[in-house]
Amino acid sequence: MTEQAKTWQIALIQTDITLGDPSRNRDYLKNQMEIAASSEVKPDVIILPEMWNTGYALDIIHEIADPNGEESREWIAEFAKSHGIHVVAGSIAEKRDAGVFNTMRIFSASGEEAASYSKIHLFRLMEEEKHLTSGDQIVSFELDGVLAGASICYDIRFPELARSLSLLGAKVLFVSAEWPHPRLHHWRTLLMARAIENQMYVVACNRTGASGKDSFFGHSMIIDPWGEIVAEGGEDEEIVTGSINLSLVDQVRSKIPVFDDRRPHLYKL
Ligand SMILES: NC(=O)CCC(=O)C(=O)O
Repeated sequence: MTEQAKTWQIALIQTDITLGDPSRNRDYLKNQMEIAASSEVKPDVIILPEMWNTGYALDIIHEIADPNGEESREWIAEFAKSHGIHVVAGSIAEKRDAGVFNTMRIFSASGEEAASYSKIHLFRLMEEEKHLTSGDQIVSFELDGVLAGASICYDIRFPELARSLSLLGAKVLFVSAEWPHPRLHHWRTLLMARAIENQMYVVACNRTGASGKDSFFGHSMIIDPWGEIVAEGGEDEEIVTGSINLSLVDQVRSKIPVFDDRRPHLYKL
């Protein structure tokens, strides 16, 4: 299939997360992914929320984070391969020698790990910077020959990241999040802005439920490169689905040639 004709059916697993209980979260999520995989219209891509293994159990994060992400990598790669589905595996708390990272891993439908991205902007309002180590790389990856970019939650407040990824050629921005009330307006507006300004699809999966003082509103979204909402979840747990047509990216980019009209020598970044 040429890229021009390519469409992806997407399933966003918008779930609650149990604080500090990786094995319960794994089992629950596995079950949700099985349900998504067996739906009438089989997804090409499944995406999960942020820090789904532990939630923001930051006080004990060094004890419960997945060492090198190994346990999670093993079962997700196996899931991707056995179902023939790409998995943008949200993010997990992952323990390495340098500290605990908030890391997204991406698996192709053959079960290969396509890329991994560790959150580069740590969110002070939830004290990430006190407990986590930030990543130091922007990450793009290819699925079915389509270039996509990785981002995690607070990252969407930094237009430089999505712009850098779109300049690399990314046509889809995947976002995994634990984004709480009362900032629903910011979430929706920022996601829409990233889609419109970069003329790319934005596929964003947020969790539901409550944890400590935070309550998470879901509203996972798929937004097309023209800024139209393809799908949006409510506030409760659900599997949000929608289809994206990658040829729309080129159509929008040729209708309003933003990338040709940029004046980078005038910008101070
Ligand atoms: N987990 C996060 O990065 C939350 C970001 C957030 O809530 C925001 O307002 O930004």
